[in-house]
Amino acid sequence: TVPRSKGLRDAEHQRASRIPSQFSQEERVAMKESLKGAIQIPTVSFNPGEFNTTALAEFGEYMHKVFPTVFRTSFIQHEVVGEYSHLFTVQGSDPSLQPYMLLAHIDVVPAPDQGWEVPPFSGLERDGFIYGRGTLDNKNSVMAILQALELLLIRNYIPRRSFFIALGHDEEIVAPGSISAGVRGTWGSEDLSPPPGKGCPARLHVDEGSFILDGFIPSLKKPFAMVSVSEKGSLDLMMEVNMTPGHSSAPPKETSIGILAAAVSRLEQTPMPNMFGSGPLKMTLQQLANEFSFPANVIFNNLWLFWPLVSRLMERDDITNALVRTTTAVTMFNAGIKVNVIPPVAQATVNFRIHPAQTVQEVLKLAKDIVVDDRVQFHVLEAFEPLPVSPFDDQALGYQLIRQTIQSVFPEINIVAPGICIAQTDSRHYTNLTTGIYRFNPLYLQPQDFSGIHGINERISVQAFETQVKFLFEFIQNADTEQRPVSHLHEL
Ligand SMILES: CCCCCCCCCCCCCCCCCC(=O)N[C@@H](Cc1ccccc1)C(=O)O
Ligand SMILES: [Zn+2]
Ligand SMILES: [Zn+2]
Repeated sequence: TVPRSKGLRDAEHQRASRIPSQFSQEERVAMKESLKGAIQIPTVSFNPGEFNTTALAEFGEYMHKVFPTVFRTSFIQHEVVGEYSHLFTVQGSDPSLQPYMLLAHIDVVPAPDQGWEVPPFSGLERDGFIYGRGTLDNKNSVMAILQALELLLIRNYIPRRSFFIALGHDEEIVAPGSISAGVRGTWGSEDLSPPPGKGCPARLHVDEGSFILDGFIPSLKKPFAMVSVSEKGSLDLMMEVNMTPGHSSAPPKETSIGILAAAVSRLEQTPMPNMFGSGPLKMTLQQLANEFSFPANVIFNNLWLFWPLVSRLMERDDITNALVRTTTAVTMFNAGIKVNVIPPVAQATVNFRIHPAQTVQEVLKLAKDIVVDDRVQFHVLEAFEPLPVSPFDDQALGYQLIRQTIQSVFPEINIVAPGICIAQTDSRHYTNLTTGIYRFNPLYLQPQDFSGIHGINERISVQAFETQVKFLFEFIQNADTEQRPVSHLHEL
């Protein structure tokens, strides 16, 4: 293993050339205006192949306009991938250091006006917040990454460790992730292993997928940083019932709609098993145990005894329930052709988010055992297994770099814990590139903010965005450590 002192010797080098993350008032105004401009470009992706291509093309031009130094720096290569994704290769001065990758996505989910305090693509600032679709998911990261790099370059920064910035345009649709295909293109092979001379497999990813969580657990008064070292799997299951159409004046006992509605109701009324204790959650809670007030601290320090109580308590809230089980969400129901015609077909789509202790096949079998109706056909539209748990021990450079940067940018946060992302991220397309995949957005998230993600009144505070830029400004410099991969099984 790499002697720990190596990192310390390396720190001398870092201190000598460190660029302080202090920004002028003019730079701070410019960065928030750049984010507003990004929000005003409606880069909506609807379904596979259905994008606002005009907006995506405009966004590409917009990046050139607001980050000119990034685009004219000789050691930065920019490639457009899949027409609207962007891959930046920032060549470091020390090619022996394994590169890393920063991921974010340009596309956003649709945002109908109703319910929004301001129009969702206005980027208006109110009471210190910038409102708009994409302010949390995920244009804040797109702009913060490029903004941090722009500010570093203006200050004559030259990285030692190479890194990639992969900005996808189709994260919000069920797609193979064009940008990951682009990374394959850059490295010239399906398995993402680079051809000779193209550098090493990326050591780590930092993607969306978790935050500094504030107020998600009632008895935990202090916010804590959860770095997602895994993410749940998913199963998009379309259930279908076909029947002979006919005149509705002489209907059968059950129509296709009635049969399918009953099947869907059984699924909703029969939650998947509580898997508390098998997965990263237990590690998260054990790290947090002493942050709870009495008697919660006793409970979380003795999960061997109190786990049944804790697992039941976590079921009460939708978000923490998503941590302890595979969730079932009936998200689409289509049926019927006319009010006086017996419907020939009824279709319902269920979105399962699979707990790491289960597999796609297990969930599919459980669903069939719950439905128990031969008239219901099952069609798997898309499925991803839960992702492997990335290393987070002392030698896991990626995790330690994130932890180190959190502690320097957020000194008030005294707990950094590994956890799991309850949603999917583009990083699921990179599992054969590295096992050092981490998901963390360096900003506070409270439960009410979560409802803005894919919901209404999505917003980010000006202060939070500035701090996100500061985090990336520090992270890129922290990543310039000499620490090399250690002989771990998980290292490629
Ligand atoms: C110990 C207590 C911990 C409390 C945990 C609180 C968790 C708070 C929620 C944090 C998760 C936020 C996730 C943000 C990233 C969402 C990314 C996204 O929207 N991904 C899409 C990808 C997708 C999947 C399928 C079709 C199209 C797109 C998603 O729906 O997951
Ligand atoms: Zn996202
Ligand atoms: Zn999203």
